[in-house]
This record gives sequence, structure tokens and C-alpha cells, in this order.
Amino acid sequence: MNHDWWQVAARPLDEAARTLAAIRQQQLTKPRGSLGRLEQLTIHLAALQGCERPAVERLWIAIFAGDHGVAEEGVSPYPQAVTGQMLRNFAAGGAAISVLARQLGAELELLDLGTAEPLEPPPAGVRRLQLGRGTANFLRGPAMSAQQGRDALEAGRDSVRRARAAGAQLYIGGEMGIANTSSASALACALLERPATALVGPGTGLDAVGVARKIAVVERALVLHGAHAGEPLEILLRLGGFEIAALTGAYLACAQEGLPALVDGFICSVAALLAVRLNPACRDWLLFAHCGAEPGHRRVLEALAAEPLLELGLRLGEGSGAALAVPLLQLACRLHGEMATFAEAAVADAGR
Ligand SMILES: O=C(O)c1ccc[n+]([C@@H]2O[C@H](COP(=O)([O-])O)[C@@H](O)[C@H]2O)c1
Ligand SMILES: Cc1cc2nc[nH]c2cc1C
Repeated sequence: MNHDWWQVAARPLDEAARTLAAIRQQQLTKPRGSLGRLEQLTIHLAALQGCERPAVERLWIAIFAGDHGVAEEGVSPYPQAVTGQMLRNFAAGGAAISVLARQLGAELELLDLGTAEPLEPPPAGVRRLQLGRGTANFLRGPAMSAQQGRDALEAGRDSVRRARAAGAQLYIGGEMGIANTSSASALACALLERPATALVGPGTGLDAVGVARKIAVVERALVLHGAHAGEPLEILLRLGGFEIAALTGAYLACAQEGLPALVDGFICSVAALLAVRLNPACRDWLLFAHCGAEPGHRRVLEALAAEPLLELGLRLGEGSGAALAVPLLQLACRLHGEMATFAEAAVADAGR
């Protein structure tokens, strides 16, 4: 039987490393459990990285950009040209994620999967794949062809392979795409079988009239494509975006290559949900950075049984929420790796 690459098994977790890390946590000079969720987080990271003392110092951040045909329905306050223009800003170092990546010493990879107005010449440092001039408007038909979907999934996988080859310890995917909250909302409605009114929000900042228009657009999309809700690949082709498909491919590849992924905002979380629907075993490899302001984000996280690290009302995307959570992960790993044990510090442990 012929399997698609994303159906290949995820790497199993290292249970021996998990046990060693759990024992170490018990021996550190603090009341047991006093570092709360950070304790379980480091133990889980130990199982993912296959070592007693995990580390997340070497970071890979990949930003996938793509335009959306549904932008012509007036679902975003910003013009489509912003997608390409922001790619230039990412490369020039002026975007939020540029600042965060610099501060973290992270590798920042930029990928143009298909913008409506490709910048000429392509900005230095941007990998151009250009699967099309954005997706088709999903109110007129499927957003992308099967070949475009496959190419986008592979673009995500290839990014993870580069991260792995470079020795990354944590993979962060980010996205940029005007109107992609409409695509992500439609996908989430289909996958979670929820009405548009429950999941659609303001995105980059629509007013109430704009949100009502966006709800109507998503409702029409669900009438057109909702019959395929039980087929995650088909629903991705019909309602997705190139950058969302690439993120889906990246999360699936992270699980196969054994590289933990830190998931960013609403759009990334929808890509994570697609990845888990396509290959449920990839769930273990996904850590969730934050719960953002877009109302659908919480619902998607709940469906994934995800416990995000931060809740700051973020709604920027571009991997920024994940980058902001990295110092917390790094400090959790430092505590786990560097604190003295009761024996080392000659501190009396609790009696039984
Ligand atoms: O990550 C999020 O939770 C998030 C929430 C709202 C908006 N965004 C970003 O805003 C853009 C999409 O918003 P919109 O209103 O054009 O659909 C896209 O570039 C995303 O990176 C991102
Ligand atoms: C300016 C701008 C920056 C962004 N970064 C991610 N999505 C974005 C959307 C806009 C509009």
C-alpha cells in the first residue's frame, strides 16, 4: 500500500530519558512540584530530546508567507500587498520577529510560498517558492490544487530538515498572509464542526461590521466545502493557504525527524490541528506557546488538549508568540539542568 510521506510514523519518545529527568526533578532543592507545570515541561522535553537534561538554546524560526484569494471579499482591513512588503521587513530586520530572533540568537528562515504582488527583485534572504500568486478565492472553488498542496507540505518538511541538519533543538514556525485568519477560521469550523459565529474574530482588527461580513464569508465557504470536513487533506486544499499547508507539513516532519516544535498563534494552531488529524502521533512533538486574542484560538487549543504557556492577548502571528515563550522554556531547562540536588547541597529532604 502506498503511503503519503506525512503518514510515516512519528519518532517514539525516549522513555528512559523521561524517567531519568523525572527522578532528577524529584532530587532538586525545592519542595516537590513547586515549579508547577515547568517540571512536567522539562520532563517532556527530556523524552523528546532523548537526554536527561534538555536544552533549547539553538533555535530555528521559519516564517512562511502566502496570499489568499479570499482577501477580495473584504475580510481584512489591510491590503494584500502587505504580505510581500512584510517579507521585505522581516529580511531587513525591522519586524517584531526580526527583533525577537536577533535577541534569541535564532536562525530566521524566510519563505515566500506565493504572494499576490511578488517583490522584484526578491529581497535577499527570502527563499522564493511561489506556488502561485496566492491561493484562489475559496468562495469560487478549492483554494489550491492537489499539487500546490503537496508542494506546500513539502516546503514545510524541507525547512524542518534544514533545521535538523543545522543542529536546531527547537523549531518555531510562523506565518504571514493577509486574510489568513479567514482561511484558518474556515478550516477550524470544518475540523471542529463549529459554526462560524463561534470561531470568527477580528483578525488584524476588523470592526463589528467587518466581522459580520467575515462570518458570512466563512458560512458560505462551509456550505461549499463542508461536506469534506472529515477529510483533513481535502479540507486543507479547499480552505487552506500555502503557508498553512507548509506549517502543517513542518509540524508533521518535526515529529518524524524528532525535533520539538513550539506552536505560535491561531493560524499556526489550526495548522497543528490539521497535522494531528493527518497523523495523530505527531501531537506529542508539539508544544503550545500561547493563547491569543482571536476567539477561535482557545477552541482550537482545547480540541488539541493543549496547555499554552502564555496568555498575553497577542494577535500578531509571524512566530512572535512562540519566540516570546522561548526564554521561559530556556529558564525551565536551566533550572532542571543546573539546580543542586538535596544531596549535593546538603539540604534535608522531606520525610516520607
Ligand atoms: O497568530 C495569530 O493568532 C494572529 C491573529 C490575528 C492576525 N494574525 C496575523 O494577521 C494576518 C491575518 O489577519 P487578517 O485580518 O488579514 O486575516 C496574518 O499575517 C497573521 O500573521 C495572527
Ligand atoms: C503590518 C502587519 C504585520 C503582520 N505580521 C503578521 N501579520 C501581519 C499583518 C500586518 C497588517
